[in-house]
Amino acid sequence: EQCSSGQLEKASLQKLSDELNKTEGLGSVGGHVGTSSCGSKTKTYLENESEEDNIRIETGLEFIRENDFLKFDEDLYFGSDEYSTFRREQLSLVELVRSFIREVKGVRALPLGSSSDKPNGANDEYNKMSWCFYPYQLKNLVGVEISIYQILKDFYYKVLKKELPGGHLPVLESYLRDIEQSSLRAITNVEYANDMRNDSLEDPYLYVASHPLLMYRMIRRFVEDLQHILLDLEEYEDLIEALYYNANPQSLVFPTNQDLKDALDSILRTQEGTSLNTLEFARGKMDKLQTDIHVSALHALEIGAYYITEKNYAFAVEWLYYALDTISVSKSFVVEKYPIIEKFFRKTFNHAIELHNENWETVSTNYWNLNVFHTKITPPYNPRSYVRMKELMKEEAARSRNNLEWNWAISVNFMHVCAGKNLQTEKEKSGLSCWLQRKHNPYWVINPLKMELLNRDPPVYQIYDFIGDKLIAKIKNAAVSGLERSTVVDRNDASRSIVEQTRTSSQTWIYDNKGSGKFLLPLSYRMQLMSQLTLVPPESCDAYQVANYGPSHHYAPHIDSFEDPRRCISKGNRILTIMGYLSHVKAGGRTGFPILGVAAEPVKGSIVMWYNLKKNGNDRDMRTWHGGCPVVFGVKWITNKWVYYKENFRDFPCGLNPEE
Ligand SMILES: O=C(O)CCC(=O)C(=O)O
Ligand SMILES: [Fe+2]
Repeated sequence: EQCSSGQLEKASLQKLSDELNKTEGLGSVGGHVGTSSCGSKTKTYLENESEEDNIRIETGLEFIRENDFLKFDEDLYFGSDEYSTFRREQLSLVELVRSFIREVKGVRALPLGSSSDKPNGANDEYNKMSWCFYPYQLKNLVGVEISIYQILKDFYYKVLKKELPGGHLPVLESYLRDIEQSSLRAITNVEYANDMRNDSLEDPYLYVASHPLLMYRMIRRFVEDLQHILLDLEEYEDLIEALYYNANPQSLVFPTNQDLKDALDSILRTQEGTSLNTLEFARGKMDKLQTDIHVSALHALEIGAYYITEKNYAFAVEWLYYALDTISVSKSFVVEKYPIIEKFFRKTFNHAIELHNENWETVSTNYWNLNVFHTKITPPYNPRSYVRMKELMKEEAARSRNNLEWNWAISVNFMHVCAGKNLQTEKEKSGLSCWLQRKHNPYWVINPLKMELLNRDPPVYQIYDFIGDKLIAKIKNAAVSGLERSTVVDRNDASRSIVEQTRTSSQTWIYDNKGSGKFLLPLSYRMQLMSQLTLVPPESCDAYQVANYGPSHHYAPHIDSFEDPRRCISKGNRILTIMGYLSHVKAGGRTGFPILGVAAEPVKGSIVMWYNLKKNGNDRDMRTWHGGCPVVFGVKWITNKWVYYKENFRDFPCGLNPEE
């Protein structure tokens, strides 16, 4: 019923969007907003109007005018003399591409050691903090950029109307356009969607901070474009002061090159971890959700170069093909006038193919990479003829699901369940169902548990509507200021915890048995009643661990019970995991079980529950390998409650066979 009310909505949305297009700005704000609400999951999606619209992809060169295309240093890129070779060798591929982008945009190269390398006032504390790992901090930066945009746009018009001295400002113009076509477009769309709704409103700045392409585009503008503008406009002292102080009242330290690298890495990890199609991803498709945001050919060039340096050759070829294809079909004046641009794109693309072919054999047998195609590339490259090795190994990996020790197949299967594929056999799927559970206690008779069995042996349950919205809001409120990068147990020293790329969320702990966390006690009692295990006395449980993930953040497959018996001396090992989703996730962010071949969907308010030990209460159940899939778009919140053995050995269901 609710889902089919789209017609009317679409008409009024169309009107709104037409009005939107009329609003003042340098460019039009395209795209249409749609909302649909099905059951408890309300989604806002921003969709492109037509195929044609999809094809109108930016090259990133639209705003460069003939006389601004400065003396292009052709020799640096194509020359064969000693100087050119030397310069090329000094630069990494990404830097070379970046300096090319600067040249075609007509912006100056920054002096070495300038602000983009090390921000003023940077200290060790700052260096530990990285923008891409904290969506809730990053959203403040989105606000700063919007203020900067307003100040600079005002200035731009004053110069244009000759109220202020100054000539043509192409770099500033392209900077303003870039903001309009990405962050500003998204923010305006979300604000309109908010106006249309009466349920909980979406935070438009968080929307930008949790979209991998918007995040990358924004950080890139801070690190590159804005730096040039600040240099160019140095003599307008009032303007510079307004930009530093009025736009940035909290004195946030602007992103650095390291943040730009992190943003590129986020794109790579998101795509690799959930097997996103390159063309669709570049055009804003996030898992199943189509967004109105894409990247230009220049962006794709930089992204492709980054993938090369990360030895991810198959995706690199795809990104660079997309970049080349985009500028080739574009009717851009600059591209037509300066064949050298296409030459550079082609050269980078060919370079990726060469590296692919050189490394193909080694990588295709390296089960931990597998990011090459199934065969060497024979030019001319036809994108339809090649499959990524990782896709191809899917069947073999699925057949190896009985290998319970950490091995390559776990990571391949994890990627596939994270992409929403189910690997369970018909036999494994039989008997899986949903039901209302009223047993055990009168409490559940009036308030039954909405159960779903995701896997039979070992059992994995998802129970819906277990944590209410109000409580969720309270938990997040209590957690958000305490979030810190998550750690994992050091493999070389089990008593230590360390920051690792295998777990990129941030987290905090809330104790239900003391202080301000006591509001969680009723939830603990509810979990106790449901699981029929003891989990309120502190020695029976850990505190609630609350974790937050932004785009690309994940937790690689692991087992929740401890391997090292020393960790279990006082409380025993972790028998049970109760993991609650405290948010929906716009795209990605499932909880994947690679051995079981299934993933839970992040549904706000539901919990997922499974035993980590065998029935003998001693051995770890190695079939419970699981992990948090990379978030593609949005933020994901979870809470973990781990229940321990010693307080529960009497109640833990045992088997007849000691091996069981
Ligand atoms: O984020 C998830 O979906 C899984 C988290 C998890 O496994 C953990 O925190 O131990
Ligand atoms: Fe876990």
